[in-house]
Amino acid sequence: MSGRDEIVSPDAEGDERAVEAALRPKRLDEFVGQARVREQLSLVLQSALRRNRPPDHVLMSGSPGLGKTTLAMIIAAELGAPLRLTAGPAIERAGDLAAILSTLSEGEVLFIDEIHRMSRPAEEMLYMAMEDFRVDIVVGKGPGATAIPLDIAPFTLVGATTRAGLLPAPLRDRFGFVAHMEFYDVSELEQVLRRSARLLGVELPDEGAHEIARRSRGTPRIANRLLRRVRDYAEVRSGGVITRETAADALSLYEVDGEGLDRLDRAVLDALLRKFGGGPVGLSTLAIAVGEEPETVEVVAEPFLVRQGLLARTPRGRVATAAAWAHMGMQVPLDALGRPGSPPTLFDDPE
Ligand SMILES: Nc1ncnc2c1ncn2[C@@H]1O[C@H](COP(=O)(O)OP(=O)(O)OP(=O)(O)O)[C@@H](O)[C@H]1O
Repeated sequence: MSGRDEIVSPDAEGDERAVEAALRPKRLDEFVGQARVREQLSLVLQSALRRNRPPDHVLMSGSPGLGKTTLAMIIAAELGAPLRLTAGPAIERAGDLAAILSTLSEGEVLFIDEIHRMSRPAEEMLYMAMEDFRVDIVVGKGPGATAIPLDIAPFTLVGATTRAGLLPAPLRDRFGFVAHMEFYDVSELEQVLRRSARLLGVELPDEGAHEIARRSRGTPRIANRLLRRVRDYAEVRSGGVITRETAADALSLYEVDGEGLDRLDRAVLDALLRKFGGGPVGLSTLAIAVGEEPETVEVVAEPFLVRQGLLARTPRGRVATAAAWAHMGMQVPLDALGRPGSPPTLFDDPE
C-alpha cells in the first residue's frame, strides 16, 4: 500500500477535521471528477515544470466543499513547492498581506481562501504583487508618507471564491487560469465514497455508496460527512455493513431527505412556500424568515435548490417551482383564474 493510501487510525477518527484532512486526495490523478479543470490544470502545471518557472496565478470558483482547498494543496504537491494557507477575512490590512508576501520563498504557492473577502487596501497591494512581484510598503501618514518598494520572490497565487461575481475585474483579470468547479454527479460521488471508505476501513457495498451519493448534494465534503454518520449508525445498529436500507435509515435520522435536502434547504423551501406563498420574495426577507444570514442562504442552500429545479432566482426575487411544492408534499396554490401558479405576495422586494 502506498504512503498516500494509509488507513486512518481509529485514534485519529475522533477528530472530524483530522479525518477530513486525511481523506483529501494528495495528487491530481487521485482527484475525482472535474475532468475539464483537471486536464487544464495539468497542462498549466506541466508546462511550468518544463519551463522551470512558477505557473500563472490560479483562481478557483465554486460552491463550498467542491475541493478548492484540496486542489490548492495538490497544485503545491505537483510542483514540489511549499504551500502557505490563509483566507481573505484574515487579511484586514495591507500590512497583513505584506507580512505574508515578504516571507514567501521562491516558487511558493500562496492559497487565499475566500479571496473576495479581503480588504480593499490589501487587494490593491495584491495587484502589484501578482504582476510585478513587488509591493510598495507605505511608511508614515499624510504628506510625509513614503512608499518603500520591496521585491518579493516569484510565487503562485491560488485564490478561491464562492462568489466569482464579487471579485473586482482588475483582480480577476490578473489570474492566468480560472477554474470553475462544478457540482459532482452521483457516479463521481460514488467514487469519492469508495475511496474514503477504503481509507477509513469501512465496508461499503455499491448500493450503500449509491444511496449516500445521491443524497450528497453534488458535494464531496457532504458525501464524506454523510459516510461518517452512516458508518456510526451501521456500526451500532447493523454490524457495520452499509446496505441501501442502513444508509437510507441513517440519513433520514440525520434529517437528510431522499434528494439530499438538509434541514436548512427544507427550512428555506418551507418558508418560501408557507410564509410567502411561493414568492417572489427577496433574499434578505427569506433569510430572516429562516433565521440565517443572507450569505448562508445564498451560498449554501440556494445553488443546490436552483440546481434541483426547486427554486428560481428572478429579477423580482426568489420563486418556488412546481417541483418545490411537490417535494414538500404541498398543493400548488391556484391563481384568480384557477390556474396553478403562485399568487403575488406583499414581500416582493427584489435585490
Ligand atoms: N475531487 C475530489 N475527490 C475526492 N475527494 C474530494 C474531492 N474534492 C473534495 N474532496 C473531499 O472533500 C473535502 C472538502 O474539500 P475542500 O476542503 O477542498 O473543499 P473546498 O471547496 O475548499 O471547500 P471550502 O471552500 O468550503 O473550504 C475534502 O476533505 C476532500 O477529502
